[in-house]
Amino acid sequence: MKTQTAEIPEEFQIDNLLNQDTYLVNGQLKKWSGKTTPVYSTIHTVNENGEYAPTLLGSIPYMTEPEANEALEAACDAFDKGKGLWPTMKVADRIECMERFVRQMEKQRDPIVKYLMWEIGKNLSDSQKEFDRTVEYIYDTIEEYKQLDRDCAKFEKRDGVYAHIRRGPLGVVLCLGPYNYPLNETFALLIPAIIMGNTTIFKPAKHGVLLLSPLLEAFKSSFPKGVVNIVYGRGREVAAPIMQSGRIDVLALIGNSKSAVALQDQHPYKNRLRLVLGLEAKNPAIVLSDADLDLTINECIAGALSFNGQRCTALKLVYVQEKIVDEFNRRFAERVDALKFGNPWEEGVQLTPLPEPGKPQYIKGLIDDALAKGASILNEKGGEITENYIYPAVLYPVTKEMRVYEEEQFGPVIPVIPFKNIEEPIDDIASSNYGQQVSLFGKDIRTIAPLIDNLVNLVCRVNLNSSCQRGPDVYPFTGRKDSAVSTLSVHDALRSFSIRTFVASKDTVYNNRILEDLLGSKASNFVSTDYIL
Ligand SMILES: O=C[C@H](O)COP(=O)(O)O
Repeated sequence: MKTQTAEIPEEFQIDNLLNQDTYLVNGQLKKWSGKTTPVYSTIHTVNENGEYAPTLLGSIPYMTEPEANEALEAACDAFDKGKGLWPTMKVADRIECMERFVRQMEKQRDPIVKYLMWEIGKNLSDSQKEFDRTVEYIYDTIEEYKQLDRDCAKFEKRDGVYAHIRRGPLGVVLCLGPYNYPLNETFALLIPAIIMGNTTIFKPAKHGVLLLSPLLEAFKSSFPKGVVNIVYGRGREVAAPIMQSGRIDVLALIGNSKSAVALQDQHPYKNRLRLVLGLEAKNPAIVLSDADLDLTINECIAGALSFNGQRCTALKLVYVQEKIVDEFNRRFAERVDALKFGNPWEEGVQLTPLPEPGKPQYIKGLIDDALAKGASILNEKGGEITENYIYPAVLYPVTKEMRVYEEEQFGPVIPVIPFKNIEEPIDDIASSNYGQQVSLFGKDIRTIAPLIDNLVNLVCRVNLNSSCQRGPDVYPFTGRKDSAVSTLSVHDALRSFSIRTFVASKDTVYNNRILEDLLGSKASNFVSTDYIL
């Protein structure tokens, strides 16, 4: 097996087609005999006609409404109006199920890392990081959940009323993950939803779907039936009927707002729907004239171009103070041209093929629009296009009339905007539709400190002399305006997927006995005083 440029090393070859011929519903791996959808890699290899073409990796079931309804029924039955086995299970037992799952998952590192590379073109070290980070996320979630449980054996009393606080599940969760982190971000939704006692229907992203196949058995054998149900297919054929049923309590999605709005609109009782959404962002870097340019350029390269800029946290606008903009541009453009493009498993590769067909042409459209409106491409290789890639272009000067100023490019193009006064980028951030993060580069505390005070009121994370990012996963991950609803992190996600309820009781002998008994037996959801009154 070889690509246009080289033989593929043995350990990274895909030997056989991975046809996902079973699907997980109601605790069973059911045989799929219907229509299937082929799954292609963006990486081109020689096909049977001797031509280089996207590599066929395997297939997934082409599901439609009947299978969507089957999964929905299974999830609703498992929740069983709050009295199902899973939502009422003891904390220690839920933890045991999750530990069983993660231990099995750890054994699947090699095939999952390999499929991350083939399916979405993520380079080897980032694919390994995605896997390891996910495993760590699950262990951290288990610890956080134990901590909530440890806080439980307490009562709070006010005005003669005891409050016996619980954190309970919300019900049935529809969970949709993104293609750029098909494992880590999907699990950042799924794992907290499950451990809090919800039941789930999960639809993997279109790219990054086969890599979940090695985990189906682990899901099946770790959780009671109906807790995890997996559907494949197009949103309008599987997710829409699920939403239209009105039986979904939580929509958990990391992706674009168009899909999020369309799905919410399908739900007949929107007010009942809890949302956990990670959406678009247009995170800017602000480079002040006293910034350390070596450090700033390193961070801006990583921030704008890790995984080819296909990250919601990527730097998507770079504001540079006029005094230093020429020097910044020259050095930045040189560095971008020095980045290595290649297949994900090749040593030192930073830029890799893009998984979305049509993405290079979309990025080219943004570049052409900017050029027509007065910008130039600063780097020599910028905008060079092949079937599955477009070399990153540094565009300057970018203005508000250009599409690349407004649209979330989610790919390799970096718009640079000069500014004189700091009010200019601040005004832009304040009037943007997004509000996830900002990177601020500079040294003078007299300028920086008031800017931070301002920026924390416009976005949710200010990165001081460093690029924007989500991790470490124990930190809150959220956004203002159209960037997010609810917060994800090891700590916050457990709250996002649960609700505080409580038993209130007055001080009588029999009430106290009942409460003592509830606490002693720890019968169901734990009692926690963490958010008391
Ligand atoms: O696509 C958005 C991701 O949450 C980015 O995560 P990251 O900053 O860890 O790459």
